[in-house]
Amino acid sequence: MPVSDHQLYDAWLQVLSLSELQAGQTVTILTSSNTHPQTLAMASLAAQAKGAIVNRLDLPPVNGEKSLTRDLLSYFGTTPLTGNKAALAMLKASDLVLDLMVLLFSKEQHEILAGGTKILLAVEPPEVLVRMVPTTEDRVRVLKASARLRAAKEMHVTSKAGTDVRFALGDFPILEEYGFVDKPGRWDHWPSGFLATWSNEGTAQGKIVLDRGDILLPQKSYVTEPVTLSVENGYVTKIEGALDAELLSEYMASFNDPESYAISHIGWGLQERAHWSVLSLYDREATTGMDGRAFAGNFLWSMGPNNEAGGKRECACHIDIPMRNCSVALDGELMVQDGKVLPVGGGKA
Ligand SMILES: O=c1ccc(O)c[nH]1
Repeated sequence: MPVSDHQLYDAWLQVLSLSELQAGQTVTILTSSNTHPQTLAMASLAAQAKGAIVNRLDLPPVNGEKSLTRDLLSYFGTTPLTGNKAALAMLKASDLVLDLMVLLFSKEQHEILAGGTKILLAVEPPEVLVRMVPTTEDRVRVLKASARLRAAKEMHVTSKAGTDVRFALGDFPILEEYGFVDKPGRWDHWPSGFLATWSNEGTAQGKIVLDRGDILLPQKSYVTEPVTLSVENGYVTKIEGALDAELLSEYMASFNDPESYAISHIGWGLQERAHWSVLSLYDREATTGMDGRAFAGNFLWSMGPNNEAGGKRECACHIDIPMRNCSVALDGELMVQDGKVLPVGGGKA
């Protein structure tokens, strides 16, 4: 249900303070036809209250005629910034970009970050933003887990449903999502509260079995019968199961791109204020499914682009799959056991 302007304004003030926005700095609010009016209005008011110079850059949507879904986090490659020198110049000249449009997985995003500009993505509904307004505790929790992941050479994920998959680690950076941008050149997503990395190219091996209730994004569905995905040399080579498997397979095949099946980011959820069940309570198009990506104890893995991590793969198809009841071990040390987050350093596999 809705939140008041005052609640959302306060949440924006908190996020901008955590993002260390200084008076006199330049903020550009990036919008498109999907931007929520209350989010835009309160972001602008809060940034002005912080004494920033506030601009708005509104860009027309793209890819609508190519994508089979309206989900904002499903179809990548070109963005409204592609070839748009004037818009890129404005964003690169800004200290902070509030992305209410979605630039994720785009080379333009990297170009903007490279110059020290911060980018904060915020496209979930206002009540979800307020429910998961970021805190310094979120950052502490994510950074503590991130230090452990950074040191790891292998991630081994298992589940009673039959998942048994290994990923070699070390070639890619850690994706630390705690919901605010406290350093120059940082990107983050509000709401979040999870971490990930990318497996070394070509190393993912094994089997991932989606059990009843595991989530497919952008499908925004809970699988009802097991889906078995074979993983060989860094790619999903087979998708077996009933209707869920067929729907996922046909959607991915529509991109006609073998790179869509590459394993992308892998990690786990740490956000106690995110809930697995939320997706069942919203219309499919009402959210991008961040509760699913962030709920504490999930194993979140994905297929598709890895340019986010400096990789070469910019494919358009992006699938995120948060799973319940998995055990995630780093070099034999359990981080998550049967879907429950262990204190870092808390359990031997
Ligand atoms: O915040 C996000 C959202 C989607 C994704 O794939 C990664 N991080």
